[in-house]
Amino acid sequence: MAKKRKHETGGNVLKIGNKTISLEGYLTKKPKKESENPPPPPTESPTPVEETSAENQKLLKRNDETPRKTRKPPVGGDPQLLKIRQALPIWGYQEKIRGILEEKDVLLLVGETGSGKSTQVPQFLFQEKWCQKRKVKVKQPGMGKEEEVNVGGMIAITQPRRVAATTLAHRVSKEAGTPLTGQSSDGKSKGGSPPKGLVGYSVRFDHRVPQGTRIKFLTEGMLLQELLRDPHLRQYSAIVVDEIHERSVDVDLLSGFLKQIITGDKAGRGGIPLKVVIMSATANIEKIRKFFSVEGEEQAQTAPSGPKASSESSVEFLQIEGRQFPVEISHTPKPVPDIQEELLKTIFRLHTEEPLQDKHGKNDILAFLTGQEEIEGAQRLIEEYAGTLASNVPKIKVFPLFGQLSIEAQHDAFQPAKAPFTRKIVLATNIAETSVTVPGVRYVVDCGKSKVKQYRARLGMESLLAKPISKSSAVQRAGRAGREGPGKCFRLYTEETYDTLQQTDPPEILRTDVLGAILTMKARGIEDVLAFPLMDPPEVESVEKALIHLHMLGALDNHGNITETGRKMVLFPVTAPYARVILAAADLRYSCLLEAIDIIACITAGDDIFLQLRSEEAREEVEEARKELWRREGDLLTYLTAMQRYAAENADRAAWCRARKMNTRNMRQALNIRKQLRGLALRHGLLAEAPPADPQPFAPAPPDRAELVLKCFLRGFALKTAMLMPDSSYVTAVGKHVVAVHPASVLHGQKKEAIMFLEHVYTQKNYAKKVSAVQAEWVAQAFEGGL
Ligand SMILES: Nc1ncnc2c1ncn2[C@@H]1O[C@H](COP(=O)(O)OP(=O)(O)OP(=O)(O)O)[C@@H](O)[C@H]1O
Repeated sequence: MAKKRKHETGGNVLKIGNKTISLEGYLTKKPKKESENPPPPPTESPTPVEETSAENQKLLKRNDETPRKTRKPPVGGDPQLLKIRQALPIWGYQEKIRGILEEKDVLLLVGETGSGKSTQVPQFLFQEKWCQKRKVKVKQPGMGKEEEVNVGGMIAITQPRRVAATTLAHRVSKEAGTPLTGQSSDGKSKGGSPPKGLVGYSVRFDHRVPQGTRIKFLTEGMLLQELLRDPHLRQYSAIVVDEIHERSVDVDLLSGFLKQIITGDKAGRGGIPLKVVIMSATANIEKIRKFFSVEGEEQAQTAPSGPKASSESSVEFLQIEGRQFPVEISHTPKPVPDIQEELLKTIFRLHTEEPLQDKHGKNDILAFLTGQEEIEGAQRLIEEYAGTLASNVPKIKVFPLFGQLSIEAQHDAFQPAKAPFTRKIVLATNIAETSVTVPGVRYVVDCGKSKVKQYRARLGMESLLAKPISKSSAVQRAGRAGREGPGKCFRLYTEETYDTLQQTDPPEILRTDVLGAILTMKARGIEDVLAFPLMDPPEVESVEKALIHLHMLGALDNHGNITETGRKMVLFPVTAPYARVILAAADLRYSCLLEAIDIIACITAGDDIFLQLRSEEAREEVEEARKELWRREGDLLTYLTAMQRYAAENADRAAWCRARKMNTRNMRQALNIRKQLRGLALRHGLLAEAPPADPQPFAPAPPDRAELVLKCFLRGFALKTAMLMPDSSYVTAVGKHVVAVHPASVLHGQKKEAIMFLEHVYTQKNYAKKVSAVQAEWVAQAFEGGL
């Protein structure tokens, strides 16, 4: 243990800006010491969501009786990493996992965070006999004719988030010793020669799938997209659904489709079964097992005298015991009045007292905060204070990590701090809560809250409020420490508070707009969406609202069947209203597809492309440069101008962004999305020919063209409009709620007859974001479908 360093600037107080924080009496209770020898005792119940029930015990016992066959494990790849892999708790279970899947189609695998599920399971399986590509004959739908098709050969591992899918793919390709090259997001292969590799990934607007890929990490949404093209998932032998406890809408839908495939007649796969592995550290085992069980089995299994049924279960359950490194967990002795203050105290105490590294490697810090605003606020304070530290105290490099950041910026947090004598501090939302290993991190600080989206169908409104996390989240957050060496987790709440937390968060499908989910079902030919198998069906009212909205968008006909427009909408990896705008823009009435794509690319690139200006000085500095982008019509036309001017820039685009305080990475990402959306539009016949390559001279959109663009957006967003009232407030056209124009909008503080807003969020106030000025008459026409 290195010598404890004393904090040298100001004894037991922190001075940050005009804030003075006392370190006195901080964390009086010393956490218990735990053995550091693996396998250590679990610091949390391995399945905190549910105690291992009698039923699971039965299943566990049955696993022990599964006949074991001795096979040579497929090893290879990076020899250094092989040693680390061999020390993972899951390594000793590989024969059992292979044995189970040789006989069964569905495996529910539960193991502690960091036990090796995500990285090892696909590597255990890809060489199995059942995992090889086979040629089979299948009947063409609606015709008697048979055709020969390939089935299987690949394993898909789904992740709830892009950052997890891409970082896991990088890690596994490194372990396997095959570089992750291949088709990059710009569609080109790196290095000229056709790349070969074992591992690939596919996330929205970024794909890297080398030739010969057998293991593919992808987001749940991407696999849903693939299901539309290939309803039998023929290219896969197995689907591994990772982190199912997150229960996103996409994973619930995916589970429904997988259930249909595994319980169906398999004719579409030439009789070859699809293996499904469901994984998590904190899943509700009973619920998932029941859901994936074949019909009727559920009752048989719970019947008092059902030994036969139990041995015939179609879903196997396996629990991986132990974790590689222990994680010490400590709670605050009493409730903390100011979370931010406590967070800063904890971070600086760790930074000034704990060594920069030890024999296991770096000792970096990962802190969980509620959202972007809190992260940016904390980053400013930490950097400000870090600048005042004495020269013998290590430097600090802060990395923010939240969903709205560009992928590139997110990946920075996974790199070591470049400067010497520097500690990395990652400030993250729950984007880093599951699945990921942030290299170097040994300490986790958990504020105990996260921002949760809540959709209220009756109001048609979404709110984003900070709420206490669930026990499952707390366990997952702690699990981000102790991945490369023993770790520590500091919960900024008491043990009593932890005990009162809910076991799990309610599934997203019960608290979010189901518009996209219903469209996906309809596009996959599900006529009766209410009968679709879902672990937790949403309220009928939400489904009805979504059906009506889809009808309004022209995606469904009067009978509720998907229309040609609806079919085309799902081809674009954007939400249904944006997809509708793209289709409308291609219509001869509007003919503004390139403009619509430019705007949508800016909006979907991540965080706002315009950096927030915090001081009057900063505002004055960029005012002139930004002025040339501002459009009186509002934010959408401003985005359009920004993209057109950026693309026209011939010299130094990064300098162009800096001069306007714009987010360089997001602009680069926007350009990439624009290219992909243009490519899709070309492929699906919405564009007759490829647009001329950049840079093109900039020409501002004249007012009549701007009007067309806005009318075109109204085709997707008529529901998100509000009228100016005599008292100068805006009231929504549907629902009659008062909304305020967000301060970040070009139209903030202005009075327009009517506004259209693409986003609507309730934080301290009911805010309209991405706002444009429209005419009340256009809104009325949009509702009547007569625009
Ligand atoms: N990017 C990485 N860099 C360094 N080590 C890594 C990386 N990814 C994984 N590891 C190592 O592999 C171990 C197993 O990771 P893996 O993601 O397979 O575990 P898991 O059981 O899926 O965990 P979780 O349930 O938390 O997702 C980690 O604890 C860590 O030691």
